[in-house]
Amino acid sequence: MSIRVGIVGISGFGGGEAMRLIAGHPAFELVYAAGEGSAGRRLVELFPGVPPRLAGLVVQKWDPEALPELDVLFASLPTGSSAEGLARVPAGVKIVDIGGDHRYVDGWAYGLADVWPEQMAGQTRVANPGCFPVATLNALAPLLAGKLIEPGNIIIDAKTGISGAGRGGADSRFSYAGSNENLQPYGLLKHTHMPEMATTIERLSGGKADGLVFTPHLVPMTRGVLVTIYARGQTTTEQCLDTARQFYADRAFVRVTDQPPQTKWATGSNLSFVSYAADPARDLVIAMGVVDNLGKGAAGQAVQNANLICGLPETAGLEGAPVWP
Ligand SMILES: NC(=O)C1=CN([C@@H]2O[C@H](COP(=O)(O)OP(=O)(O)OC[C@H]3O[C@@H](n4cnc5c(N)ncnc54)[C@H](OP(=O)(O)O)[C@@H]3O)[C@@H](O)[C@H]2O)C=CC1
Ligand SMILES: CC(=O)N[C@@H](CCC(=O)OP(=O)(O)O)C(=O)O
Repeated sequence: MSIRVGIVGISGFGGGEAMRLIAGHPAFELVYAAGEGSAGRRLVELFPGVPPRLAGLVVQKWDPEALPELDVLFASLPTGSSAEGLARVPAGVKIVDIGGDHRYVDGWAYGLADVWPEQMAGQTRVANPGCFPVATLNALAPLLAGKLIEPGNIIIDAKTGISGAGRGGADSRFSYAGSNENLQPYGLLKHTHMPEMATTIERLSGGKADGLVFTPHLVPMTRGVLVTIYARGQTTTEQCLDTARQFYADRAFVRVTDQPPQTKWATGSNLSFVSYAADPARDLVIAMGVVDNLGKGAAGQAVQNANLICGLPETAGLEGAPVWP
């Protein structure tokens, strides 16, 4: 069976990773690529290592009225740039939006695929979670659903590789000289990912996510997100690990580890690692989560969601092991 897919934003980091995954997918056939500045270029010019059967595909100027026959469209456009165009895509084309325009927007399912896979079946519009939210929420979901922690006053300390900022952008923070041998906090108090994290914490717990704190830091590495989360709860490390192992028992992509996870464990994969340390005497739970920001944080989860909405095994095209070292 061949499912015809397209990618708009293919020249970017998220779109390029989607291209890489689709190139190795057993059912998806890439028939359409689109963008803005890269329009007119062949894929081999953007990605010299692309498989020969895709090399000659020419990037089209993004125009939702000029789509070929498509089953699924992956959108990987700058947040703020996808809503208007995607609203004009014919209803018969399923969409997975990797950007941030449709998270918790009416008519769009929030694609936290490892937590609510059954809710993806039958959807035609899926909003992929952000990279920090998926690392965070996959770690917190078992504890919130199992009432092991309080939903209020959660503190998330996050680290991200530079590719999280995308390929574009002239900001010198993301240049080699600006990022190498350097650590930079940013987005304090008001990062755009806070609303989707708060909403999902409330969905999972049934309580209020008041007092949420989230501080990301840029780290001089290419890929990877690590979140270290502090919460209140009267539980033990073993209870947290057991609860998470049960919660994710049937899930293909979440690994519960008794060692603190490392970003390289996930590189190039759709895996999500979670671990915990808890001290009931201090009413303290530390939850940790790791993803590849371009894998589970973007294109990997987008392909997982596309598999789910197309009725394929959710692991199709995503079974490769991470890159190591
Ligand atoms: N990088 C990451 O780790 C993650 C990114 N995301 C989200 O995914 C989205 C894409 O991010 P990322 O790949 O990093 O960004 P990049 O800057 O690397 O790529 C942006 C892409 O958007 C295209 N584009 C920009 N403006 C237009 C336009 N007006 N019309 C058509 N295409 C356009 C560019 O095409 P062209 O070159 O042809 O102009 C390019 O392919 C963003 O919303 C981002 O927040 C989500 C999770 C993680
Ligand atoms: C390093 C860096 O800048 N990372 C981005 C995260 C990318 C992402 O997930 O963004 P969307 O919500 O727009 O999809 C950020 O902090 O905004």
